[in-house]
Amino acid sequence: MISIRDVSTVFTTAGQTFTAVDAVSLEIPRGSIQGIIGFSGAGKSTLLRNINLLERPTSGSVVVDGTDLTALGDEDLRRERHQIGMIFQHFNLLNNRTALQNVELSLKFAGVGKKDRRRRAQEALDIVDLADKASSYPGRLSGGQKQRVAIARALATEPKVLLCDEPTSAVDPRTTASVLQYLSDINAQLGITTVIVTHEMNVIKAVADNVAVMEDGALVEQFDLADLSRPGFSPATQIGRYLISDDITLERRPRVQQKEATLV
Ligand SMILES: Nc1ncnc2c1ncn2[C@@H]1O[C@H](COP(=O)(O)OP(=O)(O)OP(=O)(O)O)[C@@H](O)[C@H]1O
Repeated sequence: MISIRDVSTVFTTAGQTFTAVDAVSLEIPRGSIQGIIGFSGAGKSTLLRNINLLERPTSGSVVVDGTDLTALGDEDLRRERHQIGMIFQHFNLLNNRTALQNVELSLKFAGVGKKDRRRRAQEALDIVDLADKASSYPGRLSGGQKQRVAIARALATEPKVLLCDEPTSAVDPRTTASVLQYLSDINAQLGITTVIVTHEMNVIKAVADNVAVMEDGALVEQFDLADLSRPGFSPATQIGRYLISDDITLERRPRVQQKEATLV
């Protein structure tokens, strides 16, 4: 469970203050996929980065499975962050390292010994069906393959939360479906609580259980995706209503109980 409690993030630039996230409270159930949508500049990415304190909120708290991250000192926060994987629109891979080395690096930062690093990195690449690309450099991989390496890198430390910032914005529609299928399967099989920020409505419709709509830094609407098929239900916001068109069809797998879920 992720509890975002009254979180605000205020940026100060050249003496001017700007509230990017405005008193947002949101409860994200353990093992669910939470979508966050909104127009450009609504504060989605900032809120996502607030969850792992990549962007420390100006006020409010973020509690992940009972641990208040905002109350931790640097050392404890570093340790907790290994429980929270993140993937980005532009993959953020190191181009001078192979796929395997990219994944190994996150394990190194998490303090995993050299021998286990290699094995766990290989297993993580296996989950995204890229074992055969272990020795390829990112320059030799397609966009979808790069994002799958990034997913493997995020998964290798066995996180309980996966944060996804526009995970499919830089890939074509067919690759989008494949990346989403991996995210959906991983969520179903490993029970990882997943938060996806996107401006692509079809992404939310394909994978999310719940959706939160942001406008001007504030959370203005929340509903379950299942509500969309309820007779008479219509989202209150314009962006919420955009969800009623466009589709990607995925094979959604039934969830395993989280306590039974293991990665490696
Ligand atoms: N480090 C920063 N310093 C100053 N302003 C910032 C900073 N980061 C974000 N902002 C501003 O905060 C607002 C929200 O940005 P954010 O990236 O969270 O929005 P978003 O909803 O993710 O937008 P997009 O969909 O375009 O990525 C924007 O107006 C942005 O310019």
